[in-house]
Amino acid sequence: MKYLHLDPSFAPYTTSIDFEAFVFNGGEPHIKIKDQNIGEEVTITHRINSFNDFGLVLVATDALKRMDVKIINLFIPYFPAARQDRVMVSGESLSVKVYADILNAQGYNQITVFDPHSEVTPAVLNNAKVIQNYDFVKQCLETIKEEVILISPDGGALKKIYKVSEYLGGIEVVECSKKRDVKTGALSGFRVYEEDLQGKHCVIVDDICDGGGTFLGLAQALKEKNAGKLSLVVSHGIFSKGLDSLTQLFDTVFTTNSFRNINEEGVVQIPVVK
Ligand SMILES: O=P(O)(O)OC[C@H]1O[C@H](OP(=O)(O)OP(=O)(O)O)[C@H](O)[C@@H]1O
Repeated sequence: MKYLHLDPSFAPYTTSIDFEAFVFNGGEPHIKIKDQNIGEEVTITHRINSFNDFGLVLVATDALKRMDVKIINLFIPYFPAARQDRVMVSGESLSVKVYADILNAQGYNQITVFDPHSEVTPAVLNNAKVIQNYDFVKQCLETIKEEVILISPDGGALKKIYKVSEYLGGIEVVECSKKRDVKTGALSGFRVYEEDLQGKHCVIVDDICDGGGTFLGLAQALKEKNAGKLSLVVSHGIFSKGLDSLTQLFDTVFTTNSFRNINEEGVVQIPVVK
């Protein structure tokens, strides 16, 4: 099987089929696959940071079909809009299903995603294969090399944290919660459901760090409960407000390369595929 790595700085599997990709002046992504005789099965990989990245996946899929590729797999570790998995207020879209419906229409043999926000993504996506965050968290803890407790930041994370703990041999879990105003997105009311953390090294585990407000707010609440060192383990590092505030508060910030490459002090980036 051959691979078509659409992001030149993200090549998780061997070398890529040769291609040229660009955006026309009208804003439309375009691809020209240069290699011929690419066989019957191809896996496309890409990091979806924008609708144009998504568009490039679609035009690449069409190009492969026109080259008689019979089996096409897709590896998009960050599933776009996986967070928009429910309609919070009237007038919003159920965006995760919008993306899934378009991909389902392509007839992929398999679509592999990494640690999607909730079980809604694999539920709406045909032929979905989910890579859980278990091994990623394990690698982070192997780097920390200290006794730690796992911190579940909110309701969404709580559904997964006990499975992570079980995979790691039953590491203690502390549950936390936050309030997010569904109209404005503002965060408040961070709560830690443990009275005294006894100076233990607290490792927050979550799927996405976007602006980081969840983790900055929670770090404060954990310190008030006598937390020791703090580390942050997030599968998808968007870090839309930069990393300075996070790296000041956290001993180490761990993430994968599912969304973008990061080269900053205090951040350890572990490849999403070894
Ligand atoms: O870096 P931030 O800007 O704070 O965003 C990251 C947070 O947002 C998402 O959860 P969300 O708030 O949507 O809640 P949920 O997990 O309960 O769905 C995600 O799971 C993180 O917890």
